[in-house]
Amino acid sequence: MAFWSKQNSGKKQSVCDPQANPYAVFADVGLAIGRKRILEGLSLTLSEDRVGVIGLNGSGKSTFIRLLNGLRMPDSGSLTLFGAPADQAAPELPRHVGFVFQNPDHQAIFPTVEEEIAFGLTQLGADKKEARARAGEFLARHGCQELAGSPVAELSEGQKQLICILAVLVMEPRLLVLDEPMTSLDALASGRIRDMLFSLPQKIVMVSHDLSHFAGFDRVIWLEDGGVRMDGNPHEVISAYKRDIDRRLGSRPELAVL
Ligand SMILES: Nc1ncnc2c1ncn2[C@@H]1O[C@H](COP(=O)(O)OP(=O)(O)OP(=O)(O)O)[C@@H](O)[C@H]1O
Repeated sequence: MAFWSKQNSGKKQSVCDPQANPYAVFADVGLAIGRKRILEGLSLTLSEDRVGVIGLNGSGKSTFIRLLNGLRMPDSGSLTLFGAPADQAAPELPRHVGFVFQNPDHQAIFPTVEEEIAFGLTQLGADKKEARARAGEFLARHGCQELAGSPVAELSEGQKQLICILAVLVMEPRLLVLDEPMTSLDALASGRIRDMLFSLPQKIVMVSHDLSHFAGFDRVIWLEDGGVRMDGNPHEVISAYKRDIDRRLGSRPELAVL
């Protein structure tokens, strides 16, 4: 769950235009953590409704998507989010960008489901009573009313992930960014979440190692060593990615049996 001060959503003139499309423009963006270069030379314009991000472990996917909600800032090049430079947009981004972490335990912080959902509404200015009531209605609208009073810690992984997504959606962000949201879910739970995501009006940028999750996506970006290896039509990018993995396994026969 993202935090920001109410003052940030208050009187100051907004710099972000939530309807801006493209919603993100990367121009030769680079980023180092400590002395290590993680991303280099990223030039991308994001405007599509459904954008997938793929790549091997450590290729920079999570770091890349953290640039979209201000959790990370570039240290070279320029990044424009919702029409504003990323550093200026940052205080407003929690309002426009919902971020769903791979591990729900890194996100959910309130004892009950209803409180978890209500928190976002209080951040948008609702008082606690109103927020609880609206959270209950929101859960009912998504068929989760029976979970309202449940302790988050006692939910299944699939239920936790669903609640984390709903906790972000209740704030009606323009863009939903998801970092491997279905990793620990069984096929049924992950299929349900995928279907739910697909029906949303939000723009979506999603990282996944399960390439079947990108069915129906508009665009897939393949990152390698912190740069773009390929970008475009999902079928073409995913096919090339699979061929690359086959080639790597072929050249390392001992891995082919894993
Ligand atoms: N906080 C950090 N401190 C130092 N290095 C980091 C940090 N976060 C990420 N890195 C490094 O940046 C590189 C890219 O990491 P990142 O998590 O973005 O990759 P990824 O593609 O999301 O990987 P995975 O598929 O394993 O989740 C890795 O080499 C990683 O070790």
